[in-house]
Amino acid sequence: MCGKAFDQLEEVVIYRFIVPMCVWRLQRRLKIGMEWKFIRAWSTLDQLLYGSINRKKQELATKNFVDNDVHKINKMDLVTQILIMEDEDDGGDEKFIDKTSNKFLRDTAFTLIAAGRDTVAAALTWLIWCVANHPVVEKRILEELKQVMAVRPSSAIDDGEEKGGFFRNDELNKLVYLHATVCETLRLYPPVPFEHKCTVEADVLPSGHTVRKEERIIFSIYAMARMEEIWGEDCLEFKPERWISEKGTILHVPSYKFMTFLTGTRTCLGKNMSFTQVKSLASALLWNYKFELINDGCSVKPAVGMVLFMKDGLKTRVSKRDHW
Ligand code: HEM
Repeated sequence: MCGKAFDQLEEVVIYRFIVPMCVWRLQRRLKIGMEWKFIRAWSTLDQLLYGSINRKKQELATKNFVDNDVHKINKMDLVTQILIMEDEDDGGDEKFIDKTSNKFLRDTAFTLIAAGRDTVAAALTWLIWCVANHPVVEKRILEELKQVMAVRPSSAIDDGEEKGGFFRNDELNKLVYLHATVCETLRLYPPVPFEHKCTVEADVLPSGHTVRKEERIIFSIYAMARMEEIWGEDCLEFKPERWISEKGTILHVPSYKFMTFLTGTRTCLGKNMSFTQVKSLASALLWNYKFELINDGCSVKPAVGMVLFMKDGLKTRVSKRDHW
């Protein structure tokens, strides 16, 4: 129900890009059409988010937070972390749980779910597809993972870490080729395929185009990844190597060129978190399973939307790897 409500919100945001502002504003006022859908979706999400926040506040009100609990903050859920931070800002007032407004918590939770839910899922889906389509890339990733596994301390193996096939943060940092593969996937298949900005004043863009005050500019990050003048003649090729320097380290590419997370003051706040999530899941999935694409005659195409999903999903045959 919650997932459907998020999908509906995304649908309405696309609709607002297409129809004139006066039309959707009127629909909102009259509570009709797509705008009625928007109101209902918000009400579903509000029930879920406010319900969770109230339950968490009640639970925390019965606990007595002492200084030693703060060091456990990494293991806490989002609402608790925000409440603790608010408390610290206030010099440790015991009434912190009541004071943090539910609306603030609702908005924060919504932003993080909306920004991080589908984007990471879409990135991972395209990555699995790209790797399955490029056996040489898959082989190099597996070799890199094998090297990391080979130097894992035996204590970690005894603890059962190896059996789960998950890679720790320090191990993920060593995976240069996987990092490059993630960058290349995010370049060619940016989970947020287009963006819009609005001018504050009339101006002339570096391209020479003039823009009026309060003019809306929509630009395609997906198309920019396929422009020779930005990425060179091989811009259409899937080449993780373009991200690796001669010394074998990750090349720094400025964010105004690699625009997947945008650039400037409104850069994605979850950029690092996204890399960690995608690398952590991709390494565990590729290490443990083989993904073979099912050729059912349907070619994989991007769907039109706020988030770049595959039009008909990704069909794969998954088998457990047993050779490691
Ligand atoms: C591969 C995954 C992701 C991609 C490609 C991505 C991309 C973007 C882009 C393009 C924007 C700019 C939106 C705009 O200004 O119109 C943005 C903003 C944002 N993202 Fe991400 N994002 C990803 C994952 C995440 C995750 C996991 C989180 C946190 C849980 C997150 C949190 C945010 C937030 C809070 C903003 C708003 C920043 C602001 O307006 O100042 N993102 N993201």
